[in-house]
Amino acid sequence: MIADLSLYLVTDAALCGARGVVETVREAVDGGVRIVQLREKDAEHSHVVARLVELSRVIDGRALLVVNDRLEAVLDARAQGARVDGVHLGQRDESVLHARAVLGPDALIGLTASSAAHLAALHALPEGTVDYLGVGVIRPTATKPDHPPALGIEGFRAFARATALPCVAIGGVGIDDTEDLQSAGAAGLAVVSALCASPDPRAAASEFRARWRRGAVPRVLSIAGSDPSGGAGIQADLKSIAANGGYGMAAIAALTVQNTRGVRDVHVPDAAFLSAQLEALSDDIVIDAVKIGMLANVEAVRVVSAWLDRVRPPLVVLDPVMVSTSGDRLLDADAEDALASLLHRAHLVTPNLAELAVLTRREIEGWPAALAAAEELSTEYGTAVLVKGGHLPGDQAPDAIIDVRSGSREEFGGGRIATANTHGTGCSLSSALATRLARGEDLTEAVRAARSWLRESLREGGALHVGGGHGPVHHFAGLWARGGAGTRPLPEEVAEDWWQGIAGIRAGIDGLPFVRGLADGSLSTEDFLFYLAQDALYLRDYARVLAVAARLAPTPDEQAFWAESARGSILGELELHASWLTPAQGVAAATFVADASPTTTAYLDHLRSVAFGGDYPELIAAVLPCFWLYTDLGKRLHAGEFGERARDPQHPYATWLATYADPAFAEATARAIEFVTRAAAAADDETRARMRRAFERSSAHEQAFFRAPGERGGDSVT
Ligand SMILES: Nc1ncnc2c1ncn2[C@@H]1O[C@H](COP(=O)(O)OP(=O)(O)O)[C@@H](O)[C@H]1O
Ligand SMILES: Cc1ncc(COP(=O)(O)O)c(N)n1
Ligand SMILES: [Mg+2]
Repeated sequence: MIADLSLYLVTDAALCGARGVVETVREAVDGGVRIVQLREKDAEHSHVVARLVELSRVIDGRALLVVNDRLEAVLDARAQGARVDGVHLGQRDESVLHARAVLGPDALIGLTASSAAHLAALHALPEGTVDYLGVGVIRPTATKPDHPPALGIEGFRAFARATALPCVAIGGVGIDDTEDLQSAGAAGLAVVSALCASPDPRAAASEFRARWRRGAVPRVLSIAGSDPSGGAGIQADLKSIAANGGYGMAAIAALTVQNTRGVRDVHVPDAAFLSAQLEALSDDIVIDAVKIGMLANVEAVRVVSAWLDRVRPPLVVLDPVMVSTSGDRLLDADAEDALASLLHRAHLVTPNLAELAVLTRREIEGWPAALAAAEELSTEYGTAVLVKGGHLPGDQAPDAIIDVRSGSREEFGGGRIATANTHGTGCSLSSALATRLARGEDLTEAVRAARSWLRESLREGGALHVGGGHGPVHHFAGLWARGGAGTRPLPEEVAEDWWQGIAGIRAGIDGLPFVRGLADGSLSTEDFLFYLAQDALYLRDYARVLAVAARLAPTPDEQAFWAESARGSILGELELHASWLTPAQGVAAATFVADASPTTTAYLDHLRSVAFGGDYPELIAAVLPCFWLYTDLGKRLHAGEFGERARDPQHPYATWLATYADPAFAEATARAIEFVTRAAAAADDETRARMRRAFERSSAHEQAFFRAPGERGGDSVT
């Protein structure tokens, strides 16, 4: 078996202090350490054996365990039932040939190496004697006082180039060396004091692991069925993994005869053949995440279950595929219980409503019932559940994450996209999630990003013209739109640089008395009504500017979006204004009677000048801050960032605050950002610069607009 060496902990009892080695290892493995080396240079044999037994118990298969030098201890610990994967030997320790002879071909054997002479000696050994090299030291370090001269990053690079064996960098390695060592060819980082001496080994390990993941392309394996029409199953998985930034692999559990209209037949190869595929992969390739889809029958479930138990990939996403979108059975009825037994081995399960009903053995009527069932499933199996609302009746297609262990319960709202191209949505979503989680995104981030990608792919599926039934989604819609078949890099410019560029403005808005007063409810009615009256005047003309964007839009999709937003601004928003601007509020004020303040006028002048003098890309950049800043503020108010009071239903401005946090508005904002991003990607440098200026000016006007109620028509930005 190939070892995942990406984060390698070498223990040092003295550095672990009162917490002890065992507890330190437990926490470090929780945080993402993938291999542990017990290093007890001077301890008694019996002590080392006892430690290995304890460590094997706390690691519980989640990471590999080797011991420094003590070959006999491996044998004795194994005799006591411990899982010890092998030994790490120094140049002066027992010979690697002897270790291989004693431990057999499956053991993991590592060797410390630092010089050309060490490399030359390796060439004399039969292939398969040594599995990996610990190469160092990288920098001078106190944990190994007798170390050879430091190699530095360049010395490591030269060393790694000269051997085909995986090389772990060891000795004085810090987290900031991650990218340099990755590019120098390191298979992983070995750390001693950074974890053992840390007050919080879990957090320290998870930082190391996240940093490593960010710089590496995750290797994602789909174990699923084949869909020859390419929209679902492994074909969808491979596209989805690629579209989300991973390297895709596929072990085929079943073959379907299928097109967009339905499944005509299923052929399930011998389970031993599936097992052989899995073994071939784990013998050679480090697998960063596994996505499981159609397994077809009990035998396939058993093979996968046994393989997972042995290999213990760091991330398993289980899509409990039972019935296809076309209504055909993809799992034998007698395999449903077997599949449920796999749930224990999954980090995330992604059932649709029907699958959730089978797994929890209950009827599910409506979304609240689905959430309750997901809660039950999460409790029963100790796994996170993503419950999918794709099959709900009505115009909404929400999903929700429920994880009782962490207490997280998060809903992702979104309107149903009017399309017949829903074949393979579940397959695509689960693969995208496996990939994004393997890249180091947290669950919320991963779901948000995967959904936004899937929704874009759903919208564009029709353009592929594949089949007459439920067609596929367009997995590469975003990528192609942003640069033709991936020939240009995805520009993160808008979401990253532009947003970062207005950080000062955003912080300024957060500190304004109006925003603070709105959050804690202390804002005077007078100030609020002043704001509202100006906002109404603003929205009336903002809607006209959005209508110009609709007129200039290059695609029907964008045209419809801006027209819809224009309609929303003049209708939906004003409805709310009207409900506030009534005599019941103590102030008789009709919606449009106020005079526009200089601030309002200045903002509108800016928008109008872009609408009538600029072009489409510049215009949509100018209208974006009004979407984005409100959504962002709404999200943070709702999350309690400005105090708990903002979440109180008794808050005097509660109905107003609710509109800020409306998921439909957040969705519209995401699309607006996407359109601006697309336009920026396609634009030449001069246009892009104009877009950014327009965006920044609108953001400054937003700040002035929030400031104005406190200053009553005071200063403005021009
Ligand atoms: N018409 C649609 N519009 C928007 N999202 C959809 C639509 N159909 C499915 N989805 C989304 O696709 C994903 C797959 O969900 P679902 O269809 O419920 O599962 P499955 O494909 O496994 O049957 C979910 O994120 C769901 O919200
Ligand atoms: C081989 C195979 N696997 C899975 C699905 C489920 O498709 P969906 O993602 O639409 O639920 C399918 N239709 N075919
Ligand atoms: Mg579906």
